[in-house]
Amino acid sequence: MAMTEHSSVVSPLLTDLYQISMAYAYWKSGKHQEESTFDLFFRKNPFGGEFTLFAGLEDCLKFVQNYKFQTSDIDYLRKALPDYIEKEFYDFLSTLDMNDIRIYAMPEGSVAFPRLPLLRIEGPLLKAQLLETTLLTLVNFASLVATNAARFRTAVEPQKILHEFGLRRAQGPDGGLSASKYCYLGGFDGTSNVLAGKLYGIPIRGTHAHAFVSSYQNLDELKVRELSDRITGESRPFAQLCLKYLDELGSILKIFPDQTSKGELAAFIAYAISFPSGFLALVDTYDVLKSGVPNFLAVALALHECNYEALGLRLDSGDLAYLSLRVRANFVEVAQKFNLSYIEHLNIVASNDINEDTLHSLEKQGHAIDTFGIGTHLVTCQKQPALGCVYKLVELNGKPCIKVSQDIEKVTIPGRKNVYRFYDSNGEALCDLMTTTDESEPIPGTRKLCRHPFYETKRAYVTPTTVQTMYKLYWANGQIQHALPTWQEVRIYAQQQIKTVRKDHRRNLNPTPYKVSVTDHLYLFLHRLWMNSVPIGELA
Ligand SMILES: Nc1ncnc2c1ncn2[C@@H]1O[C@H](COP(=O)(O)OP(=O)(O)OP(=O)(O)O)[C@@H](O)[C@H]1O
Ligand SMILES: O=P(O)(O)OC[C@H]1O[C@H](OP(=O)(O)OP(=O)(O)O)[C@H](O)[C@@H]1O
Ligand SMILES: O=C(O)c1cccnc1
Ligand SMILES: [Mg+2]
Repeated sequence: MAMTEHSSVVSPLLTDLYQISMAYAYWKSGKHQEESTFDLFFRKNPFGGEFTLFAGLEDCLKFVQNYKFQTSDIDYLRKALPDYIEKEFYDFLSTLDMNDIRIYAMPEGSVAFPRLPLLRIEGPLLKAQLLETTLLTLVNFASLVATNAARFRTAVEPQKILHEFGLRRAQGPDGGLSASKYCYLGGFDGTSNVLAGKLYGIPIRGTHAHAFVSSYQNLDELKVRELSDRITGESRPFAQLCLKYLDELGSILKIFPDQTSKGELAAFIAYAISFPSGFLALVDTYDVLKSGVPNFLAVALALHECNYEALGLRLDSGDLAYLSLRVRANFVEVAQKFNLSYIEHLNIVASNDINEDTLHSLEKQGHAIDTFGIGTHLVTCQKQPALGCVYKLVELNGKPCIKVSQDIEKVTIPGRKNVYRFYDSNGEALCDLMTTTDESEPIPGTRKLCRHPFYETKRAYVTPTTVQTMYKLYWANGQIQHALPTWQEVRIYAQQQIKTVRKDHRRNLNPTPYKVSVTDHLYLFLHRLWMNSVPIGELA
C-alpha cells in the first residue's frame, strides 16, 4: 500500500484567507495563468542541530491529487467573501484542479539542509499560490517531529528500542496522529497509538498503567487464580505458585516478602493470567525494589513453571539509571539461583518525562534500560515548537524573482534550481550543490567549485566520488509520477540517509555546519540580480 489514509480536514479550505484573496486578484487582473515556480524550504535547522529529515511528501501529493472545492466550500466562500466578488470566480474555483501543476521534490525521508528547496512547485501562478499554506502545514510539523525523533534515536545505542507514547499530550488529535506517524519515520520502533497502527502499519506497543495496579487491594480480590500450562494444558494454582516464589525470593533479593504490596501482586497475577506470553509489569506504584520487582519476579517464576516466559517490567519514576541497574542486578541473581539465563535479559522499559538531554545523560551515566517509552517531549517538540519552512516565488514567466532582505539569511535564491549531493568514497555526504536547471549535472570524480551562496571568500573545490540527484518529478499531468514507497521503505531510507551525515554534523552540542553551496554560475546570477534589485542610495 503506497498511499496511507489521510486526515479528512486536508482540503482546499485548509488554507489562509489571503491565498484565496490573492487567487481572486490574480484572476481578476488576468495573471492567473502566468507560469510560476515556488520553492518550499527552511532557513535554519531545528533544535540547534545541523540536519533535518524531510517528511510530509506523500501527504502533499495526496492533497494535490484530491484538490477540489466541494459545493459546500463554494457556498461558504460566497457567504464569507465580499459581495462584489464576481460570481464567475466561484464557477472558476469549482472546476479547479491541480493537473497542470508540476512538483519536484526530494524523496520523503531525505536529509535536508537550510535553503535547499524541499519541493519545487511549477505551474499557473494562481494554482501554485493556492497550495502554499497547506503544503507548509503538511511539511513543517512532519519534518520537525521526524527530526526530533531522529535526534532521540541518535542519542541512544542502536540496539535500544524506542516507543512513542505521546498521544495524550500531543497538540490535539491530528498532532498526535502525525507525531506517531513521523516519529516512526525518524527511527522510533513502535507507538502506543492504536489508530496510527491501523492507518500506517506502525507496530503498536504498550504496557499497563498505575490504575490497573491500584485497582487491586489484596489477593482475595482475584476472581481467577489458575493458569493452564502452555504445553500440557493442565490447570495450575497460579496465585499459590506466585506466593511460593515470593517467599523464596526473600533471601535472594534481601527483601521481606510479607512487606510487598499484595494489591500489586494481585494485579500482576491478574495481568499475567490475561497475558501469559506478554507479561510486562509496571513496578513503581509502591516501591520499585522492595515491592514491585520482587512481586514481578515471583510472577515471572510462576509463569516459567507453567512454561511461559515473562517479557519484563517498566519503571516510570525515580532515578531511571540507578533503578535500572539495581533491577538488572536482581535479574542476574535470580537467573543464577534458578538457572534461568533469560531472566537476566528481561526487558527493562523506562518512561517518565524523558527528553533528548535525559537520554544523553543516561547514556553517560550507564544504565540497564532496553526500551524507552517517550511521550510529551517527543511529540510536542519541547526544544523547538515549529520548523520555519517558507514558500517563496522564485521565477515568473521565465524571469527570476528575488526577495531581498536586510537579513542576509532571508534573501531568496532566485530561479529554478536543482540540488546535487556529493559523497566521498566512504559514502558520507561532503556538501550539497545547488545549480540552475539549465546547468549540466555534476560528474562523479570531477572537481567542482562549490561557493557559499552569500559570502564571496567562502568556496572550495570538491571532487565527489558519487553524486546524488536530489529531485524527482513527483507530480505532473494530474498524476503521481512514481510508485510511492511503502511507509516501511520510507523509514529505512530515512535511517540510511541519516547515516550518510557525518557524526560531527549530527552531534547534539555545537555540531559542525554542513555546507550548502551554489555553483559559480548560480552565485553570479544571484548576486547580479540582488544588486539590480537594490536601489543605489544617494548621499546629499
Ligand atoms: N538518572 C537520571 N538522570 C537524569 N534524569 C533522570 C534520571 N532518572 C530520571 N530522570 C528524569 O528526572 C525526572 C524525574 O521526575 P520527577 O522529579 O517528576 O520525579 P519522579 O521520579 O517522577 O517522582 P514521582 O515519584 O513524584 O513521580 C524525569 O524527567 C526523569 O526523566
Ligand atoms: O512522560 P512521558 O514522556 O509523557 O511518557 C508517557 C507518560 O504517560 C504515562 O503516564 P502519565 O504521564 O499520564 O501519568 P504519570 O506521569 O502520573 O505516570 C506514562 O506512565 C508515562 O509517564
Ligand atoms: O503502554 C504504556 O506503557 C504507555 C502508553 C501511553 C502512555 N504511557 C505509557
Ligand atoms: Mg507523567
